[in-house]
Amino acid sequence: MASEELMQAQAELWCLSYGFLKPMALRCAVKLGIPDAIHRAGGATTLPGLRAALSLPEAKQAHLSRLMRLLAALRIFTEGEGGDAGVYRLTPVSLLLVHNAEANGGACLSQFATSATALSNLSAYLRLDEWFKQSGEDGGGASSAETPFVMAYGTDYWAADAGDAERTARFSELMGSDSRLVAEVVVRECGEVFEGVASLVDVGGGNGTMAKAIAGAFPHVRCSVLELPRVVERVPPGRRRRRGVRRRRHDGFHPAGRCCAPQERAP
Ligand SMILES: C[S@@+](CC[C@H](N)C(=O)[O-])C[C@H]1O[C@@H](n2cnc3c(N)ncnc32)[C@H](O)[C@@H]1O
Repeated sequence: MASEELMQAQAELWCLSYGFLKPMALRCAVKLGIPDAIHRAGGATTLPGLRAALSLPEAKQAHLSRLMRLLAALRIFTEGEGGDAGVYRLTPVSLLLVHNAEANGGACLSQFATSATALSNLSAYLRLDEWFKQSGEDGGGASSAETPFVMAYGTDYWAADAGDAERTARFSELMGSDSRLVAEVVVRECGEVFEGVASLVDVGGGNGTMAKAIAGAFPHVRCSVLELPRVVERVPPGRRRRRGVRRRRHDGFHPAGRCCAPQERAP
């Protein structure tokens, strides 16, 4: 390899190896409440302003500066735009992390970001190589090798929530927030998709946010949501049967769409 190519390859490898710092920085920003703090400050603030708003120790100022530089490089915030050196502003990405921001119609994806980057997810991915080597016949039989998550926790992603009502509720809520955001665009921009459609089933449709939005905007479409019983149970009864929306209890669903034996499998 020529020197230039060698150095380029080495730089790319470093970037890939430390790429995990990007979601970690995002998670840290959400956990510290940085998007909310900038929003409360009117959409723009300086490093000392941020440190004060977050009540961080002065000794952490230099570290906060590094974190903000990384987040600005990732376009989660901007810094110095319009000649305002040292001023951090929200971007469309970080606006999605603000609680109760009017611009997002109240949808906030901060819980989505922290859930996706949670240790429970990461520890399963860290075992991907082990999972590839597993034959599936040793240990607990074929199901033990179904996914790295099963290998790490002995149960699949959806069944892991089964005994934890709070986690189930949190997941439905965070997915619902994401769907609310998408539903607005679907309803506004994709009307022609629903022309001639008499009914639809949202498989794994969570708390029914998307189905409700579709049924509300296109009353000729009869919408059903197919979900796990524990998710359906958490939806207040009055909201289960809105006009045009039926919700079905369900014990299992084959990836191809056929009902299968009662067990919790990803749709
Ligand atoms: C990625 S989430 C999608 C959430 C949904 N689109 C929303 O707007 O909230 C996948 C959903 O599939 C559901 N699910 C998992 N296994 C299922 C099964 N066997 N039958 C029906 N739903 C299932 C989960 O409970 C979860 O809500």
